[in-house]
Amino acid sequence: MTLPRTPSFRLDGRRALVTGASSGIGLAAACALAEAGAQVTCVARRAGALTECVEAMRAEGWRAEAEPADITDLADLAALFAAPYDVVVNAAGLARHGPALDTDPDDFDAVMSVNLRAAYFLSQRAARALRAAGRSGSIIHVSSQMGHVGGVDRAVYCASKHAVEGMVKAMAIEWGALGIRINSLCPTFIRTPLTESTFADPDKRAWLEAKIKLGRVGAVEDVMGAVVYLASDASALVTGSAHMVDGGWTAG
Ligand SMILES: NC(=O)C1=CN([C@@H]2O[C@H](COP(=O)(O)OP(=O)(O)OC[C@H]3O[C@@H](n4cnc5c(N)ncnc54)[C@H](OP(=O)(O)O)[C@@H]3O)[C@@H](O)[C@H]2O)C=CC1
Ligand SMILES: O=C(CO)[C@@H](O)[C@H](O)[C@@H](O)C(=O)O
Repeated sequence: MTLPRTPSFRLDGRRALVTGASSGIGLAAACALAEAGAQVTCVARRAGALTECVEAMRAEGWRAEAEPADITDLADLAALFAAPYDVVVNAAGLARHGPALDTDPDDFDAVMSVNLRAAYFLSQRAARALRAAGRSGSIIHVSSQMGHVGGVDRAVYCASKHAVEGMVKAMAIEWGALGIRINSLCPTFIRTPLTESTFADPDKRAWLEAKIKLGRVGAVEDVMGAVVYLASDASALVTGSAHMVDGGWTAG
């Protein structure tokens, strides 16, 4: 009798690219992939911060390199995807919060430019490079639970993340035949520089702690297992899906 074996969660021999790798969730994603055996290209705009992260990763014995780039710049995207990546994690993102009645168009454009437009064309360039090489691959967008529910003072951010969710589904349908998987990962509130001001406000802190059914806010380590799963053969039949790492927030 031949028993089934769990497909491998290892990523040895795979090339991965992670955006937003100089901070928070992107850095954790880069570490998770490197720890699982991938060679990781780390992308963010600030070269100094990025280099510091890559040096710390190398000190662990992991394979990583820094590639400073602005993902809103199509020329930078073309250079990044001159060669294909087996795994792409897009964790670059930003937020501008405030009442929808007062949203400044410049804030709207800034958020959409990184969270949606760059995510769209990064996916396109990643998939084109894979198709040209005749290779399969896995693209993972760090979206948010706010891609599934609304949040007070977060209309622009929620709009950008809901759009990412739609984009992932549509691209998954088109690219399945190419063997290119694309999924989203949707965290709840995780302690990073992005959420510092939210956590510092006692009212907001009480609001989000009440909404997270598991009773605590997230740490970057909470997303690392899901990143490795979505990147690896363990999720070979998974595409067009949203993976909630939200402590039960969106369950009701
Ligand atoms: N923290 C949280 O609670 C949650 C976060 N998310 C999402 O996760 C993602 C990461 O968030 P988090 O780690 O908290 O945020 P951080 O602010 O800690 O990190 C953001 C990263 O994105 C990079 N970045 C921003 N703009 C660009 C750009 N134009 N080109 C390249 N890199 C860029 C930044 O580096 P640099 O400035 O050097 O470019 C930095 O590395 C975001 O998409 C966010 O919406 C989702 C749910 C929860
Ligand atoms: O997506 C998030 C939580 O689900 C976070 O990024 C927050 O929206 C963050 O931008 C904040 O509100 O502080």
